[in-house]
Amino acid sequence: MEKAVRRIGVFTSGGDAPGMNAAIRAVVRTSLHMGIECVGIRRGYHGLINGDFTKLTFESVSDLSRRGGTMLYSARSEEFKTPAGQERAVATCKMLGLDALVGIGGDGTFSGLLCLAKRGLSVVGIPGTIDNDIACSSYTIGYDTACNTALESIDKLRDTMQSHERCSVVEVMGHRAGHLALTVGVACGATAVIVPEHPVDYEADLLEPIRRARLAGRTHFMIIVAEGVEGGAYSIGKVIEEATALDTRVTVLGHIQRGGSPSSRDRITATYMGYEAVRLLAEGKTCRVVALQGENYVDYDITEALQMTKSLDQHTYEVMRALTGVH
Ligand SMILES: Nc1ncnc2c1ncn2[C@@H]1O[C@H](COP(=O)(O)OP(=O)(O)OP(=O)(O)O)[C@@H](O)[C@H]1O
Ligand SMILES: O=P(O)(O)OC[C@H]1O[C@](O)(CO)[C@@H](O)[C@@H]1O
Ligand SMILES: [Mg+2]
Repeated sequence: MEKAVRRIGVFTSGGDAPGMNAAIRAVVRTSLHMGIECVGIRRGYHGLINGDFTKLTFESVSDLSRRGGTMLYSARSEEFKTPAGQERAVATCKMLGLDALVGIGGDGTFSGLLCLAKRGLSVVGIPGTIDNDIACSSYTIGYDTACNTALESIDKLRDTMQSHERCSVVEVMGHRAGHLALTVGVACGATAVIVPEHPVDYEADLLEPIRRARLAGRTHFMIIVAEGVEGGAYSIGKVIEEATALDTRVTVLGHIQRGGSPSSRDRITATYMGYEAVRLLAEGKTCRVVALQGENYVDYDITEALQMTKSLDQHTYEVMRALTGVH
């Protein structure tokens, strides 16, 4: 017989991402619709360890979908990685009478959920990270908004780079992955895009595209670098200045990419994923990650999901090479 879920705890963890609030709202409203109570755990695993919670009602999540950040706050907790920290987290769940947990975050958050599943809790993860680096899902909440935010800033940079005939080197986030950099690079019409997944050949991937653009009449250049590239944007900027004598400026976009009102894609994906997470728990499932595959919402076992690897989208990479003239 299925174990009935009566009270779910929901939390956000790791780097925040636009759309996390919409996911919280969906978890709360779906739970209530199914006759399940919902408790918000604040500050991720840190809050779970310390019993930092807030009761969530239908009204408390009103007007939330359009808001950036996360109403439950987010945190990274070293203590939770220890057995003692995990025991305290389980004790909090018992004290609050939580049958199940929904964790919204990235791969680290899912590793944490797996530890709790092994300690007997029912858990489901929702991929929320601007990095889009969750292997089992073609999309993670926050990615689209982060791409748009980066693009908006890059468009502004272009204006001043054009006026001063400069070379702009822009570093975008992504942790160790280049998904964000590649998409942004293609969308902004970059002169070159440098990602950690491919070892950089300075001549072929960076300097030749700049020279070719100059020969074609261009006087300003836009180079997109993923933060995971060794040395980051500053080392790339140095290479360009030394080899070309172009007046070069480096901009690290940083945390601005994590903020802002979520795009329609992020609100909708977050809402469906929140709904799916509660549906899975209500059906008695546990240790699952909600994922998007094409147009379909599916779910994976967390252990399996964490073992999967995600490479850069090869087609997008080929398109980028074609458009920047790299052979
Ligand atoms: N191997 C692990 N075992 C137990 N808990 C973990 C593990 N890895 C991470 N966590 C917990 O999950 C939290 C969030 O992980 P992390 O900082 O890697 O962010 P994330 O969820 O991957 O999100 P993002 O990468 O988008 O910032 C950590 O602070 C820690 O408390
Ligand atoms: O907010 P923090 O702790 O500086 O973390 C930054 C990291 O988090 C992310 O924004 C999301 O994982 C990464 O792109 C970046 O490397
Ligand atoms: Mg991560």
